[in-house]
Amino acid sequence: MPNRIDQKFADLRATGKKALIAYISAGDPNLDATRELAWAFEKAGVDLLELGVPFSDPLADGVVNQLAASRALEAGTTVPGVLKTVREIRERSQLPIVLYTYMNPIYRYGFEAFHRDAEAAGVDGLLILDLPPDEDAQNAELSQQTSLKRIRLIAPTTPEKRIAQLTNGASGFIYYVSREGVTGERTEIASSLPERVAAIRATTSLPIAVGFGISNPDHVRQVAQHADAVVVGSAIVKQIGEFGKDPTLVPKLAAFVQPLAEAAHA
Ligand SMILES: O=P(O)(O)OC[C@@H](O)[C@@H](O)c1c[nH]c2ccccc12
Repeated sequence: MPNRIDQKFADLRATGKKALIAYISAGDPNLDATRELAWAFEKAGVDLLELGVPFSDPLADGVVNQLAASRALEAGTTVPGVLKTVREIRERSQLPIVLYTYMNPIYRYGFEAFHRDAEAAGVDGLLILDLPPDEDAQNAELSQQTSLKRIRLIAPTTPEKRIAQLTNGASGFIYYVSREGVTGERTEIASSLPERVAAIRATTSLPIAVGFGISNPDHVRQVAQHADAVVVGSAIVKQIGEFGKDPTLVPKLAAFVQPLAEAAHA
C-alpha cells in the first residue's frame, strides 16, 4: 500500500489543488478530543494532520503551542497514549498523520521501538524537531526499515548550499518555515517566500509545505500560490484552548478549519 502522504499529494496534484495541513497538540484538551478532532477535520477537508507529541520544553514553539503542550501533559498524555489514539483514528480514517516530536519523549520510549510502534499504529511520517540532519544517521537507518516518511524543516536562514543537503534524504514533504523564531500567528506573509520556495524546488521534487504565522483563509490563499501545502497551527490551537472541554469543541473547530481547507483547494 502506498504511503498515505504520497497518495494524498498525488491526488491533489492530479486535481491541481493544494493541501491544508492542520497542526494540533495530541492530548489537548485530552486524547478523546484529539481522536474526535481528527475525524471531524478529515470531513471538513483537512488533507494531513500534524500531531504534536507534548513535551515539557518545546523550544521551537511559541506560547500558544507551549500552553497546548502543558494542557496535554496535565491531562496525562503519554507517548503510548498518543500511539493508541492514532490506532483509534485509523479505525475510521485514512487521513495522513505526521507526528511532530522532540527527541526526548521518543528517546525515553526507545527510539527503535517508537519507530516500530508508530508505524504499526498507522502513523505516516515523523518530524523530529531537534534532531539535526547531520546527526540523524541512526534515524535514517531506522526510517528505512519502516515506511515512515522523514519530514525535514528548512528555515529562512538556511544557507542555499545546505538546502540540497537537507532535501536529500528527506521524504514525504519538505516543511519550509516561513519566518525566523518560534511558531505563532502573524499579520503578514513573509515577502521572501516565493524566492525561497523556488530555491528549495530547484533541489527536490518533494512537495513543499509552508507554515509559521498563517492564520486565516486569506493567508492560506496567498501562500498556496507558491507552496504545495499550507500549515496552520497556532490559530487552530488557540481555538482549542478557548473552547477547552466545551461540548461544542469539535463542531466549532470543524467550522474553523473548513474555510482554511477551502482556501487551499480553491
Ligand atoms: O503555529 P503556526 O505559526 O501556525 O505554525 C505551524 C506550527 O505550529 C506547527 O507546524 C508546529 C508545531 N510545533 C512546531 C515546531 C517546529 C516547527 C513547526 C511546528
